[in-house]
Amino acid sequence: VFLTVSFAAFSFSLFAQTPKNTPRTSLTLEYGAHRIGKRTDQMMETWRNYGLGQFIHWGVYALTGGHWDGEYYSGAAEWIRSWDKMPKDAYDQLYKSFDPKNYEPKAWAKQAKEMGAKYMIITTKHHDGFSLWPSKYTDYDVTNSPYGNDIIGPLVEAYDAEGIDVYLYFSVMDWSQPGYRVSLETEEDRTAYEDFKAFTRNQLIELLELYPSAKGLWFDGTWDEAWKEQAVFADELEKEMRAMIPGLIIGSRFRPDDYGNRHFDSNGDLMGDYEQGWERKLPNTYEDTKGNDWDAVMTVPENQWGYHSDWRGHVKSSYELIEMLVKSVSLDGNFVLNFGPDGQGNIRSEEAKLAKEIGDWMKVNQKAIYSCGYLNWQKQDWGYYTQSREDGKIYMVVFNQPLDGKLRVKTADKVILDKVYPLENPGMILTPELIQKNEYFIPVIMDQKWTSPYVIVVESSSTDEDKNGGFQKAK
Ligand SMILES: C[C@@H]1O/C(=N\OC(=O)Nc2ccccc2)[C@@H](O)[C@H](O)[C@@H]1O
Repeated sequence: VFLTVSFAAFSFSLFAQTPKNTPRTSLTLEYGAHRIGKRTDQMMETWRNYGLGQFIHWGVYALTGGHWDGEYYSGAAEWIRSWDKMPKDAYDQLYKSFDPKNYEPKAWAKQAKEMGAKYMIITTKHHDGFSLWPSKYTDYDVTNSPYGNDIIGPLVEAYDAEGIDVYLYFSVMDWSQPGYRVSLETEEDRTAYEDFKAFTRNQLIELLELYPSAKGLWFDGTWDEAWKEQAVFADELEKEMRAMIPGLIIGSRFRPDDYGNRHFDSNGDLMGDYEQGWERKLPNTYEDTKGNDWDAVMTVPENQWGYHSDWRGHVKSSYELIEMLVKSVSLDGNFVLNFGPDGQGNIRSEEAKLAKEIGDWMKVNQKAIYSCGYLNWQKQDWGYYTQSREDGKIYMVVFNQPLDGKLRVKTADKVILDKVYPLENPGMILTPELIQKNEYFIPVIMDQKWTSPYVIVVESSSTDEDKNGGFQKAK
């Protein structure tokens, strides 16, 4: 008996699964997430309701156009300095040719307005360290280029004037700085890195002092081991910056926690105000978002942020980008489309065309985007649902019209459809055909051959199922 029992106990212990929903091991973290759940203040509500943003990657790398000495660089153009065929001293002299005669911040801002962007993220300094603003802390900045003037200031003013909120991209990784380190192996490393940390703080405080209308910072270049050891410094710096601009929005890519984890701390809780991990990719389900706020930043080609004169491989169409935008909003995220102006300050024609096409679609359908988010109805093949956070209206954004002309809709429980109509033609009332409880067919809008996604509005209300199984409107 003893052997049997002990064998049974032994085998059970081998195969026992931890029971479901056991609480995560909660480590005591000093520098992990400082907040569980979404921020609910007004500035974050405004951020959550943007829907569409514009990323701008601009710097001296744009002068190379992804080529050097007649050779094509297949990497991301803003990384060309890291290319073995790019002589580092040659790259580091490029700023002496930076004189963008065609830089017109007001035109950029107008174009972004036409596209329907509600916020814009500008690279104040990318990994190469060239600062596009007059910085007291480095000579490697725009004032020492032939252009000589501040790039960032006029851009902030132009976008503010168009009512587009400005966010400042800042790369912690800075190849130009003597104190920058990938990792801290020696005492010399550590001493040098202390100078680098002070420099980094100085530039960030300087940016917020110079451009106080900025609504947030979009950090990058924080993956190095050296930075991952700076939980204390990063936390103090983040607190200092947040104190300078109340409500400042900072994502998950800035701080490392006590164990060097970014984006999610060692307990799995989100660091910062929103998740910044969706870079050139989107979540597929609401579960993928973990119920957090998030943004997805997207390139037009597969992977070019800075200007590359020769885009190769797949270049996304406005149709694809509109679908990514709608999918992002349908999953409670913002979609940020990247622009890479060339070395003279021109917005390239492909991007101008996309801005126009997306803008034309937004002019007709923006109600399904702005201040909209996730709806817990079953996802259907014809497209995406969004729901207005303001008036609860539901939008069916149709990308794949069924051949039988019927859009299947399966609502959540205890919902009735009061009124269904095309966003573009509220007078055309569509009559749902009841399939079964909570399930309907909505007739598609067949009166024209659709070449771009269209939107159907659903006004619904919740009901309490009455005794005899019928439905009556809730009081
Ligand atoms: C927006 C992009 O951000 C970057 N890098 O992003 C990431 O490293 N993204 C990342 C890395 C690991 C996991 C998830 C996202 C930069 O190197 C690039 O030049 C561009 O500025």
